[in-house]
Amino acid sequence: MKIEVKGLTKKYGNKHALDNISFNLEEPKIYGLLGRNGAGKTTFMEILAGQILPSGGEILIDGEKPFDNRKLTESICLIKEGANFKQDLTVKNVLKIYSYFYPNWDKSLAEELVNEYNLELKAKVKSLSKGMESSLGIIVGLASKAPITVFDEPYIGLDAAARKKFYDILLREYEEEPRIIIFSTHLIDEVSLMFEEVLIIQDGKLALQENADVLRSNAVAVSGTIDQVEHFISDKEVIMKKQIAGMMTAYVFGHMESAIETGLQAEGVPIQELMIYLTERKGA
Ligand SMILES: Nc1ncnc2c1ncn2[C@@H]1O[C@H](COP(=O)(O)OP(=O)(O)OP(=O)(O)O)[C@@H](O)[C@H]1O
Repeated sequence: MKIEVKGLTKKYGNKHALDNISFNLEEPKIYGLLGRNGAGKTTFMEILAGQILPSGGEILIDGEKPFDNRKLTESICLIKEGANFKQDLTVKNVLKIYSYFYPNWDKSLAEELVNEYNLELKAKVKSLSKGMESSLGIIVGLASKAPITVFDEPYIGLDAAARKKFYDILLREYEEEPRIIIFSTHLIDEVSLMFEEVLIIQDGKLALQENADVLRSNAVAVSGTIDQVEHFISDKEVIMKKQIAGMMTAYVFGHMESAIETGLQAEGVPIQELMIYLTERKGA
């Protein structure tokens, strides 16, 4: 499916939650949607999922607007941070309702995940712990097999092992059946390696849209004596630098080859460092 975002604007009173943003998502990929608190990510995802209307501009999905468009919304699954399900429903009923709604629903995957996350089918949503409720969201998101699946911080209360399970199954399912997956998170260090393309929203505007490999190859971690490194980085944008025992390591925008030519030790910058820097820099 193709997502076209054209001059999208959402105002709450005088505040622009989204301010005239435009971009396209055309390929099945795992997209990382990043940005500081209040940047406008959730607002974008809610408009995409047809849950709210923009104040201006539009999102077109295969040429159609998602709001009030049942045919389209059954191709989109948005799992939010919480409050995804009615509190009085049982786990079994939640799964049943979504299985009717999503035409590609994968019943056996839902069953596998219910076992993996030890969910009791008869339990009511209101009796679940925060982490269990998040796992139910993850199950619905994955089993929906919606061509556009959107996760907005879907794992509140989930421990590290349960999150890892989610990432592993998400990747496995994505490899079997590529689709557009949009993932918004503040736990960048945990998931950045999954991202194929990164979008950064800042103050309602699109600050960056870039292939994750290109981002990676445009930054280099250099190490050497303080003088050597300071000299190398003097004309570059520095992401981070640290000194230990007369040696310095710096992360900068630049290419590996030029660092190696100057005799410095050079390697890739961990992508999470890069993204944390980019989201913070744009917010500065
Ligand atoms: N229903 C609403 N009424 C008023 N203002 C709102 C509403 N929803 C969002 N906003 C405002 O719009 C801006 C963008 O909010 P949004 O929730 O989209 O940000 P976000 O990037 O998802 O943030 P976070 O990472 O903290 O979840 C914020 O300033 C927020 O206060």
